[in-house]
Amino acid sequence: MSLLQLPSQVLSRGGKPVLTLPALNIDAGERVALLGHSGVGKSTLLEALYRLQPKQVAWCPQRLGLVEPLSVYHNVYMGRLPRYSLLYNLVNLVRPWRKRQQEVLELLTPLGLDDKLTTPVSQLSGGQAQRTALGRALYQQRPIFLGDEPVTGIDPSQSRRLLTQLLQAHQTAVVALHDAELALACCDRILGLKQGQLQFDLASSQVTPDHLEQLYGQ
Ligand SMILES: Nc1ncnc2c1ncn2[C@@H]1O[C@H](COP(=O)(O)OP(=O)(O)OP(=O)(O)O)[C@@H](O)[C@H]1O
Repeated sequence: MSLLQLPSQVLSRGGKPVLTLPALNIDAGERVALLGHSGVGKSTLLEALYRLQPKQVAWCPQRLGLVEPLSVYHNVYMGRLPRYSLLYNLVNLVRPWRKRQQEVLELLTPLGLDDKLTTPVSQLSGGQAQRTALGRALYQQRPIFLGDEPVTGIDPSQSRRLLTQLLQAHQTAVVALHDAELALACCDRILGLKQGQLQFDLASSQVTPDHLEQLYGQ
């Protein structure tokens, strides 16, 4: 079943054409990786997919959008702001609800952030801030995960485990990745972008070293 249907089009950024794409369908249950050089348009494509179904998407952009003076707890809680009333959210800002704090704490434990619940994001390392943003996306409990380099900046020994956890927590996922090996290990479909075009759209099992060399070569 097709979940995200992007018609054939030219995607632009800042008024300039970036990517010329054929029609793209993302089916329910797929784990898709976007690969290609920096600046090729991976974020632009992710944003176009996000606009199709914003309410179904746990969105993890490259610029994390965390509120630095607020705690890790409050930043993760923000994933569910639209679910609760304004009053409930305001009370939570001053005196966090115990039930919500417990939920967030359970979610932070596998992310290695359980001791940072009350720490302001401004006092976190880059990798810890990245994992806070992943926690916020997971807390949304939405069926589609769209992540822009969601594990970049995270210790390589943890990045594969965290990406796997993210993919398992969502029915369908599209992630922009810089690490082709990680993409092939964790995703079942790879979209290779080069010079403003979709160079290939293949099952991971069909991607060869030649495909990757052509994608990343000059
Ligand atoms: N706000 C903007 N205004 C104008 N051009 C932009 C803007 N943001 C990005 N671009 C340009 O659009 C193109 C595609 O950018 P995009 O961020 O989608 O690439 P990307 O593949 O995600 O890059 P990276 O891997 O570095 O994150 C790039 O050439 C970039 O310079």
